[in-house]
Amino acid sequence: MKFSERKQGLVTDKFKVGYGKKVILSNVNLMAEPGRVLTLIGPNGSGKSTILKSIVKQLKSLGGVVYLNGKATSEMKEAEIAKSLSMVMTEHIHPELMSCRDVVATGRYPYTGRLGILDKQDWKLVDEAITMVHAEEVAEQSFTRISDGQRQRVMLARAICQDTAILVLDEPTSYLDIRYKLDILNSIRKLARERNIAVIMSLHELDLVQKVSDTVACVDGTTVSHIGPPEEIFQGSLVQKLYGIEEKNFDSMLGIMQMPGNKAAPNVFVIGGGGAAIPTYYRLQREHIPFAAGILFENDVEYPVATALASKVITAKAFYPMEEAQLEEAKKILAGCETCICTCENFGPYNMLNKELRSLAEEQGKLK
Ligand SMILES: Nc1ncnc2c1ncn2[C@@H]1O[C@H](COP(=O)(O)OP(=O)(O)OP(=O)(O)O)[C@@H](O)[C@H]1O
Repeated sequence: MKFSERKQGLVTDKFKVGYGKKVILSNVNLMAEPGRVLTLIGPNGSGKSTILKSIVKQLKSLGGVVYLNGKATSEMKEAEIAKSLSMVMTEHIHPELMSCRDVVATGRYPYTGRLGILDKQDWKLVDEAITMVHAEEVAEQSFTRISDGQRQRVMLARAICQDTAILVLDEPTSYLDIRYKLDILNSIRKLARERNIAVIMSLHELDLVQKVSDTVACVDGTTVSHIGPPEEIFQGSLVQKLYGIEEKNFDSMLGIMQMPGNKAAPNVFVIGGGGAAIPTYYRLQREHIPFAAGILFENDVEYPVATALASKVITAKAFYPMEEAQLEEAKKILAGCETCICTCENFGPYNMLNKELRSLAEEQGKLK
């Protein structure tokens, strides 16, 4: 079957988007399938919102086709599109004198008559959606007098009760605190899983992208440069290249960002292991103190942090005993350091050389 002829979900085929006559991105080929979450990632200004706004026809298409359940949206009336596609945008709407519940209820308008009168079933869906995003406490409050995060949840409820097969969300978590970020992303997964909804959204939190997305599309300012499952996209240095950052400043596997450390000759030697030294690495990084770390197994949980922040890491091969040569290297570096911090309390048979290093630092009066 041809990519664009899939009957369910949303497909963009050689889609061209931009503002006025100016094309910003071209050859955008995306597919949002029922029950799956497609996430757009990319740096600020790369075109994620432009794509999403063009999909929902807030912006005029500059070429190509968007298929909605197999039918080109260019051939569909707005009301027909609204029954299949709902959108949550970051832009604030400011309806005067409306309660949050009333705002959510506008999501039912595609199904009501011209007067916009909701029946019992409509209100049931409105209240279910409010419950789903945990916005009960603000339901009766004025929409203009709630916080950004509350507003974001209310707008999601509005899209949910529109009860469409496809849900488009532009940065649905941008204003939310950590609890609600998790909560909303959980709800989004639930909508995909339980209601078989096709979700297409943009997200900045790369650690969460990996957890919530079935497919990730990289938007690079001219097109969608890569598309694939998170395990493929968050591999190697693809994400770092997309955002124009150094490889070591983002741990793709964990989705963790690292601020650059001071890479001058080390003043401090940190003996760590098992994650215990991570707070020390961060403190030294904040204080701009160059440090060495070791002897660390390359599969140690703190190894990626150490490699990002330390000016020198003495590394032992994973699943192999530490070697004398590594100890000798560590001793040389320790000789040039003023102090040594040891966060390791228990020395097992596989890090006896670190114990030796610690004793040496103690003898030299360097141990803090
Ligand atoms: N109304 C507009 N008219 C003309 N150009 C615009 C308009 N809005 C955005 N742009 C430009 O379009 C490009 C893509 O912007 P867009 O908002 O799609 O990026 P984004 O990936 O969503 O960014 P962010 O992560 O910052 O939200 C940018 O260069 C931006 O300056």
